[in-house]
Amino acid sequence: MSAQILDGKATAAAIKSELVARVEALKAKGVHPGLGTVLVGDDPGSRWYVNGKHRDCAQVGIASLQRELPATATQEEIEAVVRELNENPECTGYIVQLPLPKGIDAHRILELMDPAKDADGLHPTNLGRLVLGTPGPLPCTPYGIVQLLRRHGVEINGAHVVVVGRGITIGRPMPLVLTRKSENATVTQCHTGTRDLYQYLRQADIIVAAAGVPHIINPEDVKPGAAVLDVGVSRDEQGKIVGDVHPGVAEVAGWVAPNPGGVGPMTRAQLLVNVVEAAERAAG
Ligand SMILES: Nc1nc2c(c(=O)[nH]1)N[C@@H](CN(C=O)c1ccc(C(=O)N[C@@H](CCC(=O)O)C(=O)O)cc1)CN2
Repeated sequence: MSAQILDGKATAAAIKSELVARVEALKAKGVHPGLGTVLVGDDPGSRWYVNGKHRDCAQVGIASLQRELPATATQEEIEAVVRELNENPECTGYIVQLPLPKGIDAHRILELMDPAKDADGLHPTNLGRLVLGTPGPLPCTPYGIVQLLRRHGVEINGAHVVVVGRGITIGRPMPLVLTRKSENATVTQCHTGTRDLYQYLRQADIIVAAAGVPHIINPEDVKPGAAVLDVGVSRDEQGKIVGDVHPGVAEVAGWVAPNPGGVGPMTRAQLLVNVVEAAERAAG
């Protein structure tokens, strides 16, 4: 058996082309969406992600506002940039690229953001809305995963999903998204404190692997026909991505989201969706 590929690149391209018309409709009403990014430090990965976000904006007609600070920036300097974007009318949504340098209180920065401009869906108010089931931006990677599954016909309703990891951008919010009435999955969240991870993995209809541990998931851990989404990013000596999922899993699984080329491009596409939806909400 060879798994079907959950092709994030092609799916993200489809989402982006759908957004072009929505951006044009906003502009016709005099609303000009603009995405701001705050990049602190010189991590090449973070810079690559941020540049990619601005390339995506250009493709769909969203304006870009780039803010960069050195790795030595203080908490106060970063907070000043956040305040400026909160006030800037050209910025309809923005993100602070994570992780922030050591010593910076990322939670304080996130809390300072205007929740109406939070394009990542990571402001405590928006996470609270997610818990309550009221409208707001959804965290980009978790909702990108839902879209990737839906658009490939993978049944989420009633599925048992095992999420591995509890980080702020994926592991924590993923179960909140999947257990909404509209997704209706049953979720087991596993993490470094889980005893016998493998007994849970073998029961899963869908696995979301966001542990950041190279090849922690192997073919014998996966139920035949399951969907396996690899979101873990580790790097080998050459700087090449090594995911959480061993390539041999494709022989057992029904669907596989490769890494790279699976969930990453969906994260970027969902960010654009959030920017457009926030501008649509603001336009009434
Ligand atoms: N403020 C945020 N910070 C971070 C987030 C986030 O959603 N919001 N997620 C990640 C980084 N990230 C987006 O910011 C991101 C990660 C990966 C990709 C992507 O397209 N990856 C490619 C491979 C790229 C490579 O070769 O290095 C892929 O999977 O095909 C996009 C965005 C942490 N920080």
